[in-house]
Amino acid sequence: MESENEIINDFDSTTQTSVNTMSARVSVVTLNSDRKQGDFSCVCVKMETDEWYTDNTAADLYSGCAKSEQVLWEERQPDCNKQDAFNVVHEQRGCLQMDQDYTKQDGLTSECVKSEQMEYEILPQDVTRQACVDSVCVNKNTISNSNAYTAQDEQFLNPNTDQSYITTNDPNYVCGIAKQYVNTDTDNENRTENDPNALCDHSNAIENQAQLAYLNSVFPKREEIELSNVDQYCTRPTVGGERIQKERYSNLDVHRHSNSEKDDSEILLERDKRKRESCHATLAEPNRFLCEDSSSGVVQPMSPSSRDSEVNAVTRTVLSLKPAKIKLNEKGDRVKKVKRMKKAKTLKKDKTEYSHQERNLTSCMNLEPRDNDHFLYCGECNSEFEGDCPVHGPYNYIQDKEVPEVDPLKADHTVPDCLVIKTSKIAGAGLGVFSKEGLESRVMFGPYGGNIFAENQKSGYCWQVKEGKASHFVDAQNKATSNWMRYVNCAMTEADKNLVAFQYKGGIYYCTLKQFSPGEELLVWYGDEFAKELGLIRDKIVCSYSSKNSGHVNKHKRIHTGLRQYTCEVCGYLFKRSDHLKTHMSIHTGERPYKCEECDYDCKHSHHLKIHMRIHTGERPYKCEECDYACKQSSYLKIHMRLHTGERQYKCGECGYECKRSDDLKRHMKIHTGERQFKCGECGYECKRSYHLKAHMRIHTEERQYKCGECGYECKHSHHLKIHMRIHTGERLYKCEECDYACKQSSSLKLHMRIHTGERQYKCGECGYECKHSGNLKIHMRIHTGERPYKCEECDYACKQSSSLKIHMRIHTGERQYKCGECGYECKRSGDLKRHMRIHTGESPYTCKMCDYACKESGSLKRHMRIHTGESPYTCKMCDYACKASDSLKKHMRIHTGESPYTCKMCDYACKASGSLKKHMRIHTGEKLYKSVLGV
Ligand SMILES: C[S@@+](CC[C@H](N)C(=O)[O-])C[C@H]1O[C@@H](n2cnc3c(N)ncnc32)[C@H](O)[C@@H]1O
Repeated sequence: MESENEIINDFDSTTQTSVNTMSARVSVVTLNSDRKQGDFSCVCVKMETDEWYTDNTAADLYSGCAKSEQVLWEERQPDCNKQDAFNVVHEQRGCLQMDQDYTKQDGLTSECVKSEQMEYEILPQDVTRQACVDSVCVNKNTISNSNAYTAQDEQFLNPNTDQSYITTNDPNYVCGIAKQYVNTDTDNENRTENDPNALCDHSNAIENQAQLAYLNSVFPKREEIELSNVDQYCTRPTVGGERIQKERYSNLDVHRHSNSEKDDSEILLERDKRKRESCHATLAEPNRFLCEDSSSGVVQPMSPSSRDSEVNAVTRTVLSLKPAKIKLNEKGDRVKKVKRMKKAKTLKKDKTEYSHQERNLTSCMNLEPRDNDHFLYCGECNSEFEGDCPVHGPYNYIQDKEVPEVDPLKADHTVPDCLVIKTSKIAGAGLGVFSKEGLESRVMFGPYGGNIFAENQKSGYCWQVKEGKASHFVDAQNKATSNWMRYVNCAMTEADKNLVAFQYKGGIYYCTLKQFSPGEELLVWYGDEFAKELGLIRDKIVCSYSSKNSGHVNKHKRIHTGLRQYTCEVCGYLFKRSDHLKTHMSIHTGERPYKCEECDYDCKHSHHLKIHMRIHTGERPYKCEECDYACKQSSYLKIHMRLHTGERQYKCGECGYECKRSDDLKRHMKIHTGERQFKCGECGYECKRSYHLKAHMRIHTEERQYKCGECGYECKHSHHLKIHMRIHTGERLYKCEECDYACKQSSSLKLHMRIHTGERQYKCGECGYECKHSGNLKIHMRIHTGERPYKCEECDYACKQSSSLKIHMRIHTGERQYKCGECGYECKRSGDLKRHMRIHTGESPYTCKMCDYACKESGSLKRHMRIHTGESPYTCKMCDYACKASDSLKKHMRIHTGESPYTCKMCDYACKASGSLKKHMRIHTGEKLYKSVLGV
């Protein structure tokens, strides 16, 4: 529970700090004669804090303050047109009208806060009121005339940097004077609220008359505003002894009086916006920027009428103010310092907003000082003219697109039809502005829209506007209060800019310096300082590069500047060097300008040719220090070194796969993505690797580029040649761990392994046939289809397998390539020779498990096994005969055909069986095989 002594409220620190830093010095400006200052309720509130406000919050506070002038006018002339009234005030008083929401001021206490207690009473009030209460209106003249500042204030009175606008907290009366400084006082504890001298003490403080003189010289006097007694109304001194910086105006409604020199120097700035249409819709001549006599003040980004209509407009969001956590003792005195505020809450940012915070910018966009802000600058002549450029004539002015009064994306929506906002071609620059269909030279845009601040907002969207020695800042960070010009990026060098920025009558304008082609990005120069921060200009680098050729030096310089001025028109890629762009273009044109004179090789990059040439020269300049490895490219050596280090630096995030080469990982990732990016234009073939497609394309070309130097073997794929070469080298890399089998191809070993596993993965759907090789199943299927694709060109022979045809062909060639080294036996098949060799070795590898039978051929064992099974698979279709061997059936069939293929060469004898002929031959030879036991 809160005690009486503790007022601890949750406080929005953003606003809290603002509130706290708003000095409690209040003054009232007499705006009509029937009121005296004494009647006005001036409020001076002090809230202690140990933290200074942030720039924004100060601005917000101000924006929340001081509608009073308008309110007052309405009070006095309830029927009158508010805007007119406001204008009159402005014109007459030359006051600065701050942005304000008077609806929020309703009910604001008009009483001065005269005690700490009262101060605390105010705290919980409507937060908007709070803001108003805390705002201050101080007349500069008052300061100068009344010595209203203490000595310690001097340091805060630098008009170049610390201008502030102060608005009255009085709900009824407001008069802010431009370019004012407010001091806050740390020593407020000694003052009593009711002590009218308190402020006077405080006011006595400006001792540095030189400073004041300077102030006076910078800021015009406003004699008509009588504020000499202002201090007496300010019952509370200010806080903190710190300066207050406030947003002065929120748009570029810069209106100048030209009838006197004095007026000319005045800038009436309006902070406005509730009824604002669009400042860009208010130009007198929308499509043509008029450049007339400066004295007539023609360039008015906002016409008086529109300005009038804006008087009551509020476009800013007033941040809510909550009371600070303040501890009091029984007497109500503060006993503790307010805790440090939490970090300021900021409005939620548009996620698409380009983040400049990361850059930690400290500079802003900045122009060289101009001679005369009323003169119009011509980018072509680099001179200012009082009117149109006498050489190049008038500018063509293109105004912003009209947008609704309240539009959170006003900046995006104001872009004229001839332009478009999209991603910049400058890497990392975020969005940019591009011409849609081209633009003429001397087209003028502007003014740069945004909120106006006394200080650089360091937002990356801030232009500095200079007025003599003083300046203010137009910040376009907020899209709701800026225009499209916020998206225009900085050129890479000043020479590359195609827009010139210049200041005219307090506004920043951009003007095209050349004709734009469609799709060209608008680029302005932000000034050297900011460009340096963006890394576009670098401090001098000590570099020893030298060359007599200035072109080479210029090329080299880009290494330091990072400048990429060569743009690929096809894809927008930027290059530092024209030759790099040229090389890059071959991607789009498909051109391969670098050709090998030794072979057909061509490529897109000269260095690829250089590497390629090492194939011909045999040069392997990159050598491993650990082993004998040498290679043609440094990258190979790098990869090779991983063999020694064991390093597998590339890891797959999906499955833990690790590899030594990025390419491998890239390839691997396609497993996960399923991507097959390489497609054959001839057939539908798709694959994951370019070289697979390349190899595939040879199907269509029939090209067999790989040739064996030993025999005439040709093939389409290098790895086939590699495998083939093992025939010549006898190399059998792949070895079975179960038996002695070794082979030349990994796939053969894979198949072999099925012998051990027994796996027969290929099955015939027609007959249940199973086999270990897909090729065998394919051949088998021809039994069912009757297909005999291999045909002999010499005779009618056709067969199911290419190997059968090969063997068959030996009938025609008479070739018997397999020869027995023991007996001269020759045959056409390796299998026959193998079988034959068993005669010499006596080997009978096929043994019967039922009896002792052993034989040399598997077929013999198969036949033998039928003795045990009783199986007679060969059956005669003419009679019931059945037998165990195909030969027997063949012989039997001759009974039915009458065929007698065995004929005697000595007589006409012919028979059906070779045995019969053999017997018959003995008649002619006289051979008697069987002798009588009697010896006859
Ligand atoms: C006025 S804004 C320009 C619009 C900005 N590109 C956007 O997307 O909102 C200026 C900011 O854009 C970026 N920028 C502009 N020109 C650039 C350049 N040439 N190189 C890198 N960044 C650049 C910087 O972050 C700079 O602070």
